[in-house]
Amino acid sequence: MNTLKKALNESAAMRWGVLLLVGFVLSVNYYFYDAFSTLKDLLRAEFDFTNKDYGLFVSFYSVPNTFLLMAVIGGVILDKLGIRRTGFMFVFFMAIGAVLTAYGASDYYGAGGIGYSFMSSFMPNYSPELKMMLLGRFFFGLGAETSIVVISKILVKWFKGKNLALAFGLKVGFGRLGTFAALNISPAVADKGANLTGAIWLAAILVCTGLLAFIVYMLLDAKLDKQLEKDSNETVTSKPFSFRDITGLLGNRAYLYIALLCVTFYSAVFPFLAYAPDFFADKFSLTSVESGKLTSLLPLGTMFFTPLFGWLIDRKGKSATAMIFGASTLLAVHLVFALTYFPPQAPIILLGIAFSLVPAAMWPSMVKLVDDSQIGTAYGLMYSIQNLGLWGFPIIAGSILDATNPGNPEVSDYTATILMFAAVSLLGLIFALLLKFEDKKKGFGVELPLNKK
Ligand SMILES: C[C@H](NC(=O)[C@@H](N)CCCCN)C(=O)O
Repeated sequence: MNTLKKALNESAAMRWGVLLLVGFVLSVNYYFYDAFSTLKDLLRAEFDFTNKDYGLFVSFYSVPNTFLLMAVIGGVILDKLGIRRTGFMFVFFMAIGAVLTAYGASDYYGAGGIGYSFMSSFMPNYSPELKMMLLGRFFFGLGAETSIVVISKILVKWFKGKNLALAFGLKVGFGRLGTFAALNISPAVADKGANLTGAIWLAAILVCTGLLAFIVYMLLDAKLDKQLEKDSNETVTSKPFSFRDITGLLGNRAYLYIALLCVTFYSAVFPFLAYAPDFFADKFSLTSVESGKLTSLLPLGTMFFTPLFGWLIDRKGKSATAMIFGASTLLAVHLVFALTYFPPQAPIILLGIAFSLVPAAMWPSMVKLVDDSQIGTAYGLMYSIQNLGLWGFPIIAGSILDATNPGNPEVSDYTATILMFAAVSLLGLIFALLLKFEDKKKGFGVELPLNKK
């Protein structure tokens, strides 16, 4: 390295500038993911979406990542091809998927535009609009998950040893900002259905601007590699991919426990959130606007709590303890929701703390468990495992809800459904405890401050 000239990642301004750029890419990703939850009723009115159609649309995000293992393949590709090529490819998939989804909902397509007659020619139980939107959601999910893996690797590249957990916390905060914006902007733009396609196109256009932001990042990444006087393969392993990379990760018990905590914890949060507005409305007799506002307190709180906890973990460590605390809080909150009529505001704030503690501690801890050259594969595998839960648990929750509320009444009893989420949280707590014991036994240093690695 040229010793007279500071490398770009040595400059704090550059590092935070990079975080802003990739944080924007993540915000638009989460915006598009969540933009449809407030449009559910309008999709039914405009395109005859049944609840099952809507559920299918939501879970199609996880199909490529779970059944085609795209997140893990994306992670492997990332470790082999590097950040720029892999990132561009997957953010591009994300943009294509978003545009295809919006196209499927457009008037032009509905009036027999390109692809309409083909989409009408098979599976007549599903509308051509739904099929085109599913195709879009598939590509969006395929690109979105791997692009989060790429962003994680970018943060490791720029921030390792320099406030990495704070950077990860802010990254998650950018994601939550996208969710919060989607919950508020999407219904306002849709204007009670008068401009439904406008709301979807806005979400798609935002994803396309995310692609532009990523291209700008690529220029900085190339410059950094040049300064480090290594070629573009700087962050790339030259070893050919072997399945042993995967089995090796799964054979590392600490990695396995963190991946199992990831799938159980997130399965008790994201799928719960898909039902939360309806649950609050039914249990506490709230209007849909009130229950929507109550639910959106969660991303709002986590936007601030996650970076704060990240900052603390950089300095004080205690990541495994933080994960245990977060998982126990999640369990307590679900038990309170299921078994009591305690006013929901306080538990939802506690849920915000749990939903900040675990992500703030879990994602950066990976640098303690695996080598940098395997970080993409490690995150990708974890995301594929996690997506199995994100795909399955909304369906399980809906089935329990149907079984315990025969006749589909207007007001549903959610007790059994929320107890199921409590049981999943309990599993998460067990894996968090196992992680701490394993770390103590093997001395990975998960409990040590990240800034001291
Ligand atoms: C960082 C973490 N993200 C994930 O776990 C993603 N695999 C799933 C995102 C699905 C909703 N956009 C998080 O958000 O805490």
